[in-house]
Amino acid sequence: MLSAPALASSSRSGLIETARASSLQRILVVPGHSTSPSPARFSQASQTRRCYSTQTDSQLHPATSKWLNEANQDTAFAQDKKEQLGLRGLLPPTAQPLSLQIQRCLHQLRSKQTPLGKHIYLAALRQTNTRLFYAILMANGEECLPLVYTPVVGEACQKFSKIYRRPEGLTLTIEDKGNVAQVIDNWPVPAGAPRIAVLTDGSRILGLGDLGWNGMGISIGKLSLYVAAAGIHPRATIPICVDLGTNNEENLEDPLYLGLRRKRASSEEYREFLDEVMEALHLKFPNLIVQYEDFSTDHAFEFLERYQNQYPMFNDDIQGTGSVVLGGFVAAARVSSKASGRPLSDQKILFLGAGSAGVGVAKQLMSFFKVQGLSEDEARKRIYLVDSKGLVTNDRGDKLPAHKTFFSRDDNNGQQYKNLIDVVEYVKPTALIGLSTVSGAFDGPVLEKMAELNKRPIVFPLSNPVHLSECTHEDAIKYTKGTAVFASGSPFDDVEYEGKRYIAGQGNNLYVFPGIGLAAALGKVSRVTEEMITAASFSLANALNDEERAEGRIYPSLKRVREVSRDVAKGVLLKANEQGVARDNGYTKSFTEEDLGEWIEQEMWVPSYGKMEA
Ligand SMILES: NC(=O)C1=CN([C@@H]2O[C@H](COP(=O)(O)OP(=O)(O)OC[C@H]3O[C@@H](n4cnc5c(N)ncnc54)[C@H](O)[C@@H]3O)[C@@H](O)[C@H]2O)C=CC1
Ligand SMILES: CC(=O)C(=O)O
Ligand SMILES: [Mg+2]
Repeated sequence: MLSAPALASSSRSGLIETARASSLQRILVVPGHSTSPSPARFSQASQTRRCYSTQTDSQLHPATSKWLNEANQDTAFAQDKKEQLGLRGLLPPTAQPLSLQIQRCLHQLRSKQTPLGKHIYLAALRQTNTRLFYAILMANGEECLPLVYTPVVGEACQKFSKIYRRPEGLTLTIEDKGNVAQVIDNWPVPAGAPRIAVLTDGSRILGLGDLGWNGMGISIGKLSLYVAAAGIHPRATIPICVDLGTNNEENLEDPLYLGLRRKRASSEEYREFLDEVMEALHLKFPNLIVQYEDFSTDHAFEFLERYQNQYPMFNDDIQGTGSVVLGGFVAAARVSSKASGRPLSDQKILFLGAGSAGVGVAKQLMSFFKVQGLSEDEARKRIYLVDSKGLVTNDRGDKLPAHKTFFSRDDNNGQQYKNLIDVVEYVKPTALIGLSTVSGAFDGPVLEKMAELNKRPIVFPLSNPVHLSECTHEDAIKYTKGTAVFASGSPFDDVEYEGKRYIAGQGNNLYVFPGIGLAAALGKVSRVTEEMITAASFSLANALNDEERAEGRIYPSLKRVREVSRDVAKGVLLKANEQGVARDNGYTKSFTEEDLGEWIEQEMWVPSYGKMEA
């Protein structure tokens, strides 16, 4: 086990932490978010249902400085606190509030030359001063989210072993099989505290393929969003990477690679191992919500089916993406159908990509048609899948994997369509959704054809990171002459076209997974049901306000992501309660629906140093 000095960073705050670790541990009471007390009517509920447990320094783990990062204030320590902690002389004489620290950090951040350099800077900040990191992320989301999350987290994962500095997550390797519970015991919090885990096996990180243990970066990135966007307390999060080896030769040959140096375990061994992981996690942390992230499609569906009725878990790529796209599609279809004068139920959706994300979204979009009064079969027929072999049909001549068969076509009269442009001409879709990882697949002819077929074509190139997007925002606007209703997986800049400004929507599960997880944690749900995922979609669709609609947005501004997460959480929590899966549903008995939103907001952690900020 690493000793405190071994964990020390060369940064100033790291030195201070190490030098003063024992005195901080003795003296500091780790601040919770309770600095602004809840109104009386919420206080009892808040005491009993927080997403995290309030701890004191006596519970700080000696082997990691993690929780000290939460206590750190760097230059904001007041004089009396400095005296108390023996920090006088070690910190500058002038104490400054969080707001000025943010300014200083932004100055430093902006001086970094590359996006990866900025990512490393922000990660170091998270590791040394948690509250400052989240304060920056929340106050400057549009600038910082792409650095912490997609697209830059993609490059950070590819180079994760090279840029690694400090432990931030829990690694469970196949070599721990039989002893997983003991390894989980090393996680430095008492039982019951963590509420949300993001668990990856590193096998399909964004569209970048098998990155092995380097996938840990995505678990950390997603959980940073849980904190920033939904106010989950940092300590209530566990980033997890299950390391089964990797088939990525580049990693295996890289002397700096930090994961297991072996090929991936067999599916059978994997299944047994993951059964043990899920059981051990659940025993140790009975209320833990586990978000499965970036599993390759072959395992993604299998494990969702295996665990979703047994544990509170969901798969972000299948369900989170399905939910966010349905939410945005509702708004996009209104624009497109209004322009065409055709009913919403006439929408016809063509997917490029039939993996976990494509099929997950296709399944979720069935609800869009069912709400319009279509039967299950009629809804299914409105959806077409294209994979690397062309339009997915029953008589294509290859054996389809189970996840594709539901949408496989039987109305193609023996005709097979291989190229996207041919499929577009045959299907005449109103919407084109890309989850294929094929950069530029929505090329000029495809986009022009979509514009020819539709007054307002829906164009969603959703593959991540940005360089794998099926088209750019600029191309979508240019080739459709400004008519495309557009959303992409990773952020794109606004575009000026013929004197008009177009805003790119971000169709990314970041709008829903934080709210789904928050609701699941607050309700201590026994399961995350499909209906809860659908409730998240409709809450997201309803969260779009008139001003945003007038600006041409189909997703709310990222500036309002906390409000959106609150609304999503509210919808999900109400559904969980209605379905009887919320084990803690006292609030709905005593609160009105409006109160519930207010209460959720009260439960959301806000980074603050407390007294000094008041
Ligand atoms: N925007 C968002 O919130 C999300 C985006 N994604 C993105 O979706 C992408 C796909 O993820 P998965 O479904 O898990 O991957 P996957 O690898 O399982 O699926 C890719 C699909 O694209 C198809 N494909 C590959 N090359 C093709 C070609 N040349 N022409 C037509 N189809 C082709 C494959 O046959 C497969 O069906 C990734 O880039 C991922 O980052 C995933 C989850 C959320
Ligand atoms: C956004 C996301 O979850 C993905 O690209 O995999
Ligand atoms: Mg993902």
